[in-house]
Amino acid sequence: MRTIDWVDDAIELVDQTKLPDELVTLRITDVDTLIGAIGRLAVRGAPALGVAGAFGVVLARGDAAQIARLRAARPTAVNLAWAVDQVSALPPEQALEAALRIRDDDIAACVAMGERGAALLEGERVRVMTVCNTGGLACVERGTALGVIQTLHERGRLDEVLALETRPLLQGARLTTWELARMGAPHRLIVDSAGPYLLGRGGIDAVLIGADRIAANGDVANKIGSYALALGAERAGVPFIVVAPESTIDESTPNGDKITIEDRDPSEVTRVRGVRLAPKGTQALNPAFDVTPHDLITAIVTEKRVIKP
Ligand SMILES: CSC[C@H]1O[C@H](OP(=O)(O)O)[C@H](O)[C@@H]1O
Repeated sequence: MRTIDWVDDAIELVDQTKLPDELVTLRITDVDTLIGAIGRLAVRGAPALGVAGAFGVVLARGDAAQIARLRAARPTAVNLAWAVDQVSALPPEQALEAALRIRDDDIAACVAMGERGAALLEGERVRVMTVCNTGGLACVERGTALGVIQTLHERGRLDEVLALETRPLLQGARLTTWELARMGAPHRLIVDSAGPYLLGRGGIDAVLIGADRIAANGDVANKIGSYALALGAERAGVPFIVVAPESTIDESTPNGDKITIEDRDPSEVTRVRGVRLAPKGTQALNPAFDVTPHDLITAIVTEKRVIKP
């Protein structure tokens, strides 16, 4: 299954807001509809945003204003801006070929990251913890951290996955569990705040996470909650491994302090799927990402290398 693709002169993508209850494919033929899909996380995940941005430039047909709006649709994942810049630098007639190459490169990168990440982990069978969703739904196929998990499972080396639910939009509870169930991988869902505690309790061999932007010094922006996991992993002596394609590394951003963190609608915190949890009028703060300093990261696995920050 491909999360996003180019079919008959249009973008087709899985509407992730409908999962896990419905598998719905959206067919998008204009940039504003694509921007809306990105904003409400119908399409999400750094690599998938890159592919969406690349195909979006094809739909823009050289319209600079549309391309600028597309590039700014979500600020933290570098892949969106990177892909838009790559494709929009070419004449419009070359855009589709370049966008298809970005799609194909992501597919190949996820296979390579899966193999490289699985090789890095020691032990016959491993129990891993992960946050948010980093599977094929965050890419085109297979995924980054969850791609490593899929490779481990395919090789009979996966003992269990402990998946954080990932408030407030529940990418873990809705999407990661759905992908793990589809591949038949053993897993249990946990609340976010249980992560650091369970790391300290023992029996977890590694934390595997994705990334939205990796600064030049190795600081990593990823889903909110990643930093807390890194602190817990450091305290517990558990390897903390980031899995991301080379396109997520942003050499132009010197360190994590310079990464723009997306602040999302406070109602995502006070409501779940539109059902109000907190008293009317409750204010909320909703940073969608945090930054893990490079000194808390054991390794960064890309399709080309393993980096020890
Ligand atoms: C394979 S990277 C996926 C990355 O993107 C997620 O954020 P969002 O769901 O808001 O797009 C999360 O940070 C994941 O690690």
